[in-house]
Amino acid sequence: MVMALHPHYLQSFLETNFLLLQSVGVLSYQYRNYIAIMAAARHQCSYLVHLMEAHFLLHGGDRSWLNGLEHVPRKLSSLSTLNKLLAHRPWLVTQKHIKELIHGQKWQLQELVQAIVLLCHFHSVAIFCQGTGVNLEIDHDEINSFYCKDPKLSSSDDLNSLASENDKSYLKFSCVNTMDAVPKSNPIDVVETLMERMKKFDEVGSTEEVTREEMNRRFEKEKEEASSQNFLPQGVSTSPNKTSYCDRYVIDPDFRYQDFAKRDDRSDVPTFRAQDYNWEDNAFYVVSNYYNDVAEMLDDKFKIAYNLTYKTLASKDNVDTTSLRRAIWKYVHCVYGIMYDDYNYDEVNQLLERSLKMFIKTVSCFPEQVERNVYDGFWKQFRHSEKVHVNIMLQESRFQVGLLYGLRALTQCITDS
Ligand SMILES: CC(C)C[C@H](N)C(=O)O
Repeated sequence: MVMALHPHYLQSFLETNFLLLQSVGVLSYQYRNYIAIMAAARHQCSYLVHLMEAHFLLHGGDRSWLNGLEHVPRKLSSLSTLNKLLAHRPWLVTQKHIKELIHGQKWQLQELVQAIVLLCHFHSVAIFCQGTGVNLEIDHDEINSFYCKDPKLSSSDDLNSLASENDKSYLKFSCVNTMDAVPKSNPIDVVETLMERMKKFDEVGSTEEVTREEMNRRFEKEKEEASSQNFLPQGVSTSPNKTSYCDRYVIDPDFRYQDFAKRDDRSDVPTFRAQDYNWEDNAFYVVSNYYNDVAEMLDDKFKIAYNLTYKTLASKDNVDTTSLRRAIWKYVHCVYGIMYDDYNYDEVNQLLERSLKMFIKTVSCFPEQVERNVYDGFWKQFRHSEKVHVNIMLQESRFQVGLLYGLRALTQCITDS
């Protein structure tokens, strides 16, 4: 229902999800569902974990596996390290991890590509759920999300009537319904300022001559800022999580994201340069070779998410938001250390206000810690559908990050052997 605020994207998402879980592929349905559980558990997304547990049982999965990793075949639990790294510190994935799986537990390349895609897909879906506050309250049959639970919105009766309509209700649940009204504007018009900056940036940005060193410096500046101590909203911390039900599906539950710019392993891992390995020219072909139909599907979904626009900005119409949306997408790659040589990171600096950057950082790096205050803390003048739109971009951009690191390691493993 939450994603249905953007029906065009929802359709592509559902088709991909179906393909990954119930259609083409060499892994059994039980394996696929269990991999999904393992991935969602890394981000403590109990909504998704329980949903996928139900799927697992529906597909004839062995109930004892739901007691945790010790109860599943070694082959499956051997994915745990890859799961942990891809979820939190994907830059640490190397060909060594891939080789261990191939030689130790006899994973075939085709199976591994499918497993990597599934892990990254479910990490990113968990990010969306946590970022929009989709959660499960067992004794509640209402929809639960930040969007649907906004105390400022109209009575929950409206919501229930939408929820209980026929199967196609999501298509009518467009971003212009009454619950998606534009909040009253502020005395200081943040939206006007943003529009001016976008305009100015579009004019100056395209003609500005910048040296390679200066471009690198701007990337480093953004990366460093994102890792400064006070760059997380109040209440969000980098210390270990509380123990949770999900722990049974993961190893080393305290393992988390570590600021890329400050990480212990800094000297060993150079900046990931997108010109050397990117989705369009590299990862896409790995997926096409080993997991055929899925590559096109993922590519379409990335494009839909990247290009999605209604040409609106809060209460304004007919606005070209390309630069703003591009900055959001690139910022996620930036906090994960992926640099685009031809991108001017000053755009990020100019267009993403601090609270939005903090939201992006929290959702894409510490999704399990997103609380209502983090969601409410940015873009107060914008519609809920625009905040959900941001979450779709975070989900897809983060998905790409995982695929890039995971499939680059796999590619190195193939070329080296
Ligand atoms: C994320 C939002 C700023 C997107 C904007 N409402 C658009 O339609 O392009």
